[in-house]
Amino acid sequence: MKIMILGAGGVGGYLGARFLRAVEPDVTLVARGAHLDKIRQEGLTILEDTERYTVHPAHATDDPEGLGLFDLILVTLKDTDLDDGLERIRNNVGPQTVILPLLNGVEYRPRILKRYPQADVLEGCIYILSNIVEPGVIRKKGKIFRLCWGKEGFDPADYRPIVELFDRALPRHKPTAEIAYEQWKKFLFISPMAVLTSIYKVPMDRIAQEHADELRELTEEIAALAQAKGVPLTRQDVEATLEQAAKVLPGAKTSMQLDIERNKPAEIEALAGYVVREGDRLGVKVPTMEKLYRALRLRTSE
Ligand SMILES: NC(=O)C1=CN([C@@H]2O[C@H](COP(=O)(O)OP(=O)(O)OC[C@H]3O[C@@H](n4cnc5c(N)ncnc54)[C@H](OP(=O)(O)O)[C@@H]3O)[C@@H](O)[C@H]2O)C=CC1
Ligand SMILES: CC(C)(CO)C(=O)C(=O)O
Repeated sequence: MKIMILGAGGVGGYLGARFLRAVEPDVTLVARGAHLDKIRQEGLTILEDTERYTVHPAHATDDPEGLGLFDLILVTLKDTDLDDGLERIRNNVGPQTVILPLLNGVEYRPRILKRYPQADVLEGCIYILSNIVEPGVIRKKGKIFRLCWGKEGFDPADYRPIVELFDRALPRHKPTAEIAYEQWKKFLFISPMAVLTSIYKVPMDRIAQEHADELRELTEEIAALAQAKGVPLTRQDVEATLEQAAKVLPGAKTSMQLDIERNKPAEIEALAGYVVREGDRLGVKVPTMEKLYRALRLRTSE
């Protein structure tokens, strides 16, 4: 299988390395800048638990144009880079190409299908703590790993080679036709956490301890929005998410918080602005998110 990782950073680089270790040699890593240079010179190094391993992709590039059609493209860019990144793969997408976006946020499938209607575009989400710590080096923290993927009406039997690859290469994954529910469940966790960790500049465990009221308000607002969109998130999902928030790895930060700390473009629109706009469109009140979204916008434009 010919695989491309579009955005071989914390998430994508880790997944690409797992595929390469599972003896899937045809993996192309798309990255840029010093990180790409290092991958080309020395390979991509992963630090995981007490292990350190280095993999060498078939290709490492910032311009996949000449590499032909791919069977599977994992999109692991930040939302802020998505349009530019998608433009770069225009010569790599054919009718047999499966595109799996794993960005935080919801509703990537329609956005990608609009550009590549010929492709088989899925939806996905991932729970992982994994970041570039220096060019060419990714650290995956803790045991957390869960990847859900699929689409409505999806039958995993139609995707045997991908299921087999993921079975071999990943700690765990869930192919599912209930992907909207899984994605919104992840959104229920990450949208409030990303917003609150970025506003209060403390790790996730302290948000659960010190800002429990706002965490609950945001989580309930998002559950109400999901319900208005026909996604069956329940009161139990809200409570389970809040319990999960109370048990996160101490000191762990969200990827949006890290981006803001590093003065990088942050996924504010995908994780907060989206909730405000959809709330407005569907008549769902999201006052806490509105207030914090405004504060985040102000803070990042300073
Ligand atoms: N990190 C985490 O633990 C988790 C992240 N997520 C989500 O996963 C997605 C990816 O996040 P993450 O892995 O942290 O992001 P990273 O920034 O670590 O990785 C993305 C990589 O893609 C590169 N890139 C961006 N645009 C291009 C381009 N046009 N051409 C080539 N390379 C490009 C980036 O380069 P550059 O650095 O120069 O921008 C970066 O190396 C986000 O939606 C995030 O919210 C979800 C779960 C956990
Ligand atoms: C909270 C976490 C680490 C969970 O996967 C995440 O999705 C992020 O920081 O973007």
